[in-house]
Amino acid sequence: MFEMGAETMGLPLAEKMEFEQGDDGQSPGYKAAGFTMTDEYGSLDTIEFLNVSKDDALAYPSVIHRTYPSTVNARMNSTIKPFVEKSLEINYTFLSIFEKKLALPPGALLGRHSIEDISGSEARCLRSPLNRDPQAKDKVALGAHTDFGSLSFLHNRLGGLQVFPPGVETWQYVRPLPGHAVCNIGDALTLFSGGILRSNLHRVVPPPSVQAAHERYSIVFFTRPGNDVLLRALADESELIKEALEKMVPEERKKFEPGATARKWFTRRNKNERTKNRTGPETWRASRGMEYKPEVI
Ligand SMILES: O=C(O)CCC(=O)C(=O)O
Ligand SMILES: [Fe+2]
Repeated sequence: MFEMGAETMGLPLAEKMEFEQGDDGQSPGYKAAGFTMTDEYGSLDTIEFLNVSKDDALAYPSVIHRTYPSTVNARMNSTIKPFVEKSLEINYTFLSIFEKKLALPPGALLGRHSIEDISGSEARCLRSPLNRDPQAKDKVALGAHTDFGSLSFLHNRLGGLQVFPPGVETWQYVRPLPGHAVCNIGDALTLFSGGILRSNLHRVVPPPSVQAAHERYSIVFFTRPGNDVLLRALADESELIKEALEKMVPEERKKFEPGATARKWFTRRNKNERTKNRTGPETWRASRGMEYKPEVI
């Protein structure tokens, strides 16, 4: 996957731009550096990435959402499809454990992430450019966000990922460990679990210290619910989730009934992060998820 990423990012920009995501909130495809905002002031990101939809990878050579660069097609069957299948298998294991821990009936989460359902699930390769400008070391490369879906499975080799866990006052680096992956909970699982599972705020900054001399690549798989799945707390399927909601003040509880399908939630977030769609601070605010903390950004 890292080889595929390096080859794809190494293509001329004009060629990558033929596969650009577009400004209407669609996720599959290429996102050039600067095409999303990192804060409400409209600061630009410095990361480029390519998303390959799980539906396109599994159906290849049939096209479900869109087509991809030749470097992706060349590895679709040998590398990307097995990566998607393995990532799904691992994330399904997590989901079945969460079903038990949340006192949900078997299938309550798994059934909402069926492999057959058309969804926003996708593999992503990201590249941060090498930047020797000393000013660049403080520049946010990918703005603070919570992931949109249920589970993200992230492979990093250099530092730069930072998290803002509850109970701390500053961003914390996540040190990459050989043979390990980072697993993030996203908004959909926060919603399904009535807030028992929390989607963590994270961002990417340039690699720290001597690591800044290297180009940073990362690979992620995002497991997201089927497009038509309604995002809501599953209080009618679990006493535990029902109790969690009952403890909330009405304003907080309302956040767990956003009245959006998975597709609507992701489209809103993607679309309002795009630089071209900015009308003012309200655009970026409209892109926010379940852990929106304006004071830390
Ligand atoms: O590159 C990373 O370490 C994190 C990327 C990320 O958070 C994302 O793509 O959602
Ligand atoms: Fe993320």
